[in-house]
Amino acid sequence: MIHFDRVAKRYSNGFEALKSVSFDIAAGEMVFLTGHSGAGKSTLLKLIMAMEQPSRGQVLVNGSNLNRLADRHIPLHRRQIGVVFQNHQLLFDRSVFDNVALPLVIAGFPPSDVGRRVRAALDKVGLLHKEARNPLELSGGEQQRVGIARAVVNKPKILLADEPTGNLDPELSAEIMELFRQFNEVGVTLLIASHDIELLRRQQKRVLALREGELLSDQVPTALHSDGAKGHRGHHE
Ligand SMILES: Nc1ncnc2c1ncn2[C@@H]1O[C@H](COP(=O)(O)OP(=O)(O)OP(=O)(O)O)[C@@H](O)[C@H]1O
Repeated sequence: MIHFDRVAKRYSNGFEALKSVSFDIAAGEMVFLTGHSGAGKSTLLKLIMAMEQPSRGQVLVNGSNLNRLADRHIPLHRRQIGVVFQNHQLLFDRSVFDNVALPLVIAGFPPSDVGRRVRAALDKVGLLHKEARNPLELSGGEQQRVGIARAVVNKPKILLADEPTGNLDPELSAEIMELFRQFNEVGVTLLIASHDIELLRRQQKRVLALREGELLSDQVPTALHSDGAKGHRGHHE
């Protein structure tokens, strides 16, 4: 579903944020992306969303080579990807319902469909009863769940998350992870960037570890434990 073949990304200032990164994520996998601040996690996610172009190598998403993606096809490409941000980027001038509806309104869904899909998404994250509220009236964990409902409202095949639990305490972080697992169980492919090593260990899922733009390891956390967690132990943010 997501294929990176020797992908490098050099920004216009000459900085090489990714250096020959290769990996494959199959449809229906749930994978974590970790690494210290500046390791290239956000850059990698931006390449998948076609917000940045690789300077070398190829990125394929759901069979299409993003190097060959015409500009006019970018919106269609992005529609198959839901994105969850650390600071959730909700709009505080409108209700929870309207925040979640936004991607559907932009995509031109008929109003009857919008209502049905928004309520289905809010129901999945347990916030149906708060659809009329302003996001400002919700707790941090609830706001993040609204962000997740917005990311999944048009039923994307792929869900990307950039430090989705960065501002949450461990209990709320676990709840968010449980939600991600539920989406994964119904077939959504997930790639979640997080530098919270403890959280990743508990999930027991595949972890891609970046260091200074290179893919340092690709394994599940138990293996990280037993082989001395190459590049992870003693590695502080
Ligand atoms: N548009 C840009 N122009 C130049 N350099 C950039 C740009 N975006 C990111 N970088 C640099 O590329 C490196 C990787 O950044 P990136 O945001 O991908 O890292 P990250 O692993 O997501 O870190 P963090 O967890 O702090 O967000 C950093 O050194 C950053 O300063």
